[in-house]
Amino acid sequence: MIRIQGVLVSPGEGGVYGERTIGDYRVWDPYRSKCAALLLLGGEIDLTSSMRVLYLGAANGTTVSHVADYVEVVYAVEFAPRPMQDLLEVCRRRKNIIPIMDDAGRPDHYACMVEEVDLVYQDVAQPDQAGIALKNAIFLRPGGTLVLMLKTRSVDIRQSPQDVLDRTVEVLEAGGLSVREVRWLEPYHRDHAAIICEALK
Ligand SMILES: C[S@@+](CC[C@H](N)C(=O)[O-])C[C@H]1O[C@@H](n2cnc3c(N)ncnc32)[C@H](O)[C@@H]1O
Repeated sequence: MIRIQGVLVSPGEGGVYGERTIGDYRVWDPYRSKCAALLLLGGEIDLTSSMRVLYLGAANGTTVSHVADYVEVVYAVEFAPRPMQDLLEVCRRRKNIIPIMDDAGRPDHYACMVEEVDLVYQDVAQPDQAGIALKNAIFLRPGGTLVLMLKTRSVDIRQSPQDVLDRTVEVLEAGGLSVREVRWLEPYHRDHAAIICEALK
């Protein structure tokens, strides 16, 4: 990943959310993007030019746009109409983003549109985040990576964030994923953790 003057950037043209630019690079804001936070905190995920990514919870395309600056193609799933309108604007300038308006909990709806991918990235703030991730793991190539951005408060506000994280890791492993790394995203995102998993080879 590229850093300039100590900040994370992506090599794309055209601002998307009022971000700063340095030359031809867009500054990738860790307070706006959990993916940037994970990378700045030392999380080990690849984003390279030959990669295909399935992105669940695309919202208005803030993080999707940066990911698309690095990879070959991003299948971007979002079910809410308003952010999807903004995402479509982002897609006009970035032809390697395929927008899919659907429920990430129903991968059977978009299976016909999505190829095998190297990375599933999920940021959906739903009670059943682990279940949604496992359903979408069917798109992963053998040995591919799944990153679940866990919003613990969306799962259960009464349990401690650590208990929610531990339980989520258990569910993912019982579902056949191997959890490689877990990282809290403070100070950028409170009570959020990134869970990085690998599919079986
Ligand atoms: C926290 S926001 C995502 C922010 C975005 N990942 C970014 O960094 O730019 C969560 C998004 O997930 C979407 N979402 C939640 N549940 C979903 C589901 N089941 N299927 C598709 N999108 C979903 C919401 O509409 C919202 O736009």
